[in-house]
Amino acid sequence: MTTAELISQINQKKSFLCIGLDVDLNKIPSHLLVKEDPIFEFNKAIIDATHHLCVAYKPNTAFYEAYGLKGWKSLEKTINYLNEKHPEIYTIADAKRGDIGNTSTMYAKAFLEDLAFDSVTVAPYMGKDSVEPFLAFKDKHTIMLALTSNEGAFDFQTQKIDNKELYKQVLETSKNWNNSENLMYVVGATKAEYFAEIRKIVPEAFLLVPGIGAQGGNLQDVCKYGLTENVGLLINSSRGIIYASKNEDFANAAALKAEELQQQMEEILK
Ligand SMILES: O=c1ccn([C@@H]2O[C@H](COP(=O)(O)O)[C@@H](O)[C@H]2O)c(=O)[nH]1
Repeated sequence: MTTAELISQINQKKSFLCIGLDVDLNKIPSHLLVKEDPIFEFNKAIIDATHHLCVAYKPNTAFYEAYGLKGWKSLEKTINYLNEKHPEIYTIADAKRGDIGNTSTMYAKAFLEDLAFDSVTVAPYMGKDSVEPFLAFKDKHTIMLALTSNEGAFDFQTQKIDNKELYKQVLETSKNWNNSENLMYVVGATKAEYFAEIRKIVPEAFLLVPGIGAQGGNLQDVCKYGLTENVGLLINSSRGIIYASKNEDFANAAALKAEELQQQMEEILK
């Protein structure tokens, strides 16, 4: 999907919500556990109930890889369902990959070609030649970790090298890479006070913002400096939406939580 198509969907739905599909079999309603593929059944019900309220879904691949081949199959069924039933919806494989060039190409093929996600998350630690293979894919995005939502972000990302914070160097340097127009960045909602600085470096780029809800981030605080003319934000919530209820009404409960956020976004966009 192109960035223009994503922006058009955001404007139509008055939403920049991304729902995280982080499925944990210990947390889903028990009546689903007797099904052949409980993870897919859970995702399908969530997608059917929420697709009109969000513009993107983000399965974190760890939650599928943890269940081995069966989990990978559930991930494949989920992305196929999204691509067939809701091709307008943006999809993110939250896999946080990156390796030497030829290996990165294989990771990119796995997520962007074989599974046909619109984007994949990558770690910047191995540098330009580990990220450019992802950027080479036309009409696909590479979402690079910049300033993450966790406490450990302060271990390295905010540390200064040559008098400049590492996350700023990541943002600045990557702007000069080949096909950098295909880059987006991860910035945690728990780091709202950094958005003004970040927007000085990447004024237009889309930011994927996890950390709303379960991690305590606040939508209004993020939007204050994060929002651009083209919105420029994808706000993710996973547990706060998909585990709103453990009962048979779980999909409706998730839709209510998603609607709460969509309504706040509609208000912000006015
Ligand atoms: O900095 C980061 C990068 C990625 N994540 C991922 O986003 C979701 C957040 O889930 P919640 O349940 O809404 O807290 C999850 O998949 C993380 O691995 C992040 O939280 N922070």
